[in-house]
Amino acid sequence: MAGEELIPGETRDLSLPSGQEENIQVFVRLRPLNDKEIARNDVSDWECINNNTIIFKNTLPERSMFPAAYSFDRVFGYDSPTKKLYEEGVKEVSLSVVSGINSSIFAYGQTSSGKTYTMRGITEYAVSDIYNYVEKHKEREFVLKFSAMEIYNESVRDLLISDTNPLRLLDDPERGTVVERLTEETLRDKSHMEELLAICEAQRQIGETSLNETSSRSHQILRLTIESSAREYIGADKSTTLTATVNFVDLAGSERASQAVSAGVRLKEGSHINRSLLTLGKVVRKLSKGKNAHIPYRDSKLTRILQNSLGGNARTAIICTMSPARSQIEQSRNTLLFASCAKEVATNAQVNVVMSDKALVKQLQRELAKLESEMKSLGSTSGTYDSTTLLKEKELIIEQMEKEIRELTRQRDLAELRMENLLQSRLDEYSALDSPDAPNSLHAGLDTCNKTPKFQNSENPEGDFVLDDSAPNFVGLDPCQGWERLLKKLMKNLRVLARKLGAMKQENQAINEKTEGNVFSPGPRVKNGRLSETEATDGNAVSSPCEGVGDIETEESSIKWEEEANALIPGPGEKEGNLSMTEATDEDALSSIEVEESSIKRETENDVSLQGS
Ligand SMILES: Nc1ncnc2c1ncn2[C@@H]1O[C@H](COP(=O)(O)OP(=O)(O)OP(=O)(O)O)[C@@H](O)[C@H]1O
Repeated sequence: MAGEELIPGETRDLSLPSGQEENIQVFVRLRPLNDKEIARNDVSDWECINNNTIIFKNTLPERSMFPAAYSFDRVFGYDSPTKKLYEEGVKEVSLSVVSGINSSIFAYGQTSSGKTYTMRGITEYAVSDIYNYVEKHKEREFVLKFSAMEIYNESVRDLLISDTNPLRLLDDPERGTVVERLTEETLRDKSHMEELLAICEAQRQIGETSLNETSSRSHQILRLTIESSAREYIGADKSTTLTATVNFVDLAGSERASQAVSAGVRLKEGSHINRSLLTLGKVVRKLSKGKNAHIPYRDSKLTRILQNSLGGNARTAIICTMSPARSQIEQSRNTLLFASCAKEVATNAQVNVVMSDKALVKQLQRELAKLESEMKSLGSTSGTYDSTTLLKEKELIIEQMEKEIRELTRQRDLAELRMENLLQSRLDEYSALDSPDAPNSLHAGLDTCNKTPKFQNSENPEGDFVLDDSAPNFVGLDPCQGWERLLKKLMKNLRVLARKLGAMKQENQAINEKTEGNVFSPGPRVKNGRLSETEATDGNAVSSPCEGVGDIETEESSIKWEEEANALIPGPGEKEGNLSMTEATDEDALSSIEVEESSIKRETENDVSLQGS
């Protein structure tokens, strides 16, 4: 068989693109000028210049607004036989059906452009190749079923029986749109299929128009379903069946009523044909822009029945047939416009595997187990990740707070020192009042107290004075009062900070304990319950913080900080020197937090060492 190499082997079949997007393949076929066209001296305006491009040869100025060249998967000139179009074009898509992949071959084009002529040949070659494949694959059991319908004046008709009653369309949740009571013949052999094809041809609505003596007045859909199972496993637990359908769709031709000189029945047919082709064009146009928009499949029976072939679970090829005649230029351009949109449409073909009940149960059990284990591992991974990240963030804050406490402690010590010095100098001045040059000494002492600061931050007047040897500008206050207030504030900040630190360390311990349950091996990067500076900035250092020693030390260091902070601060109502200290209220705590934040910010901005002051 010529197509043998193109039909994938049994093993490869199952690994064919499952759920993979693929654009509709579009082919253009140009027929030769027909007798009528030649008789009226029509000229051929189109030419296939290579395998992919068709050009409009006429260079009349009024035609320049249209593109002169169009490219597709393949183009076939007037001298290309149908066999070539089949072999080099649609064969691969049509034979996907033997591998369990749905496929559809459409012929689209204006009336008399060669659709029926083309589809007849394509169907014949494909059926022949399918039977050859079946013959060569004795290890599988094949069941072929055939059905055929036409959509005539928007009614669906069974082409395998003489009953002309219209068939209803039903929506099946699994199979999509289903034609109710459509005959499905199980094929005995190839000749049986050929007989049925002949019946369809005889049943199809044909009418004579001025453009085509035997114009197809309906859309015809020939449907071949192929099921296959490996003989070895038939009846066994492992038994699975591949099942897919190939549609051969010969659309009715678009026509202009004036050109087709239509009247009466033909006019009515023409309007139905044009309307459903219009919907097909709309569906294809919308699909070509993406599947997010509403796709009006339900606006015609044709698009409803072929929904899967248009953007669904199928591989699709469209053959656009064209007359080369200048008189048909408008229709030919419309065909090429449709073809250009169609090539942008993607479908999503899958291998359709039907399992035996036993195999299905086993498969479902396997999938369930897999999902359960995935969920478990996902749960533990995300839990570990979240708590580790949280822990890392909190550790950084703790480090920052510890730094801030050290900073505040130094500021407090310095402020105390400066105040002691100030008080001492005042005592000295008072004791010097007895001396003969008392007034001068007093002035000198007061000058020292009120010395203008060398550095003053207007937004934060007390902010940086401790960093130099100047006196701060305590606006409206006696310097001693100013120092007293400042010391109070520093101590309050220290106390709030120490409390927050303790709370944060407790939270971290709780996270550690929670994480411990999820992590099997403690990460080596965590020391003493805290990430080291380099580790903390290492984005990859997400490891387990669960080390017993670290937990204890965290707790201990937290208690230590709290004790230290409390030692710095006199209790409620206690007096320390002349500073009256009270417990910080919630409001105080809030303002302290603000102070803390601005302090941290300040520290980042000015990395100033107190050692030098
Ligand atoms: N590639 C071709 N080579 C030779 N003859 C062709 C070719 N294509 C079509 N023809 C002839 O042109 C005529 C019209 O073709 P056909 O009936 O297939 O057109 P159609 O597109 O199906 O028209 P309609 O939409 O009206 O049914 C037929 O006589 C057919 O034999």
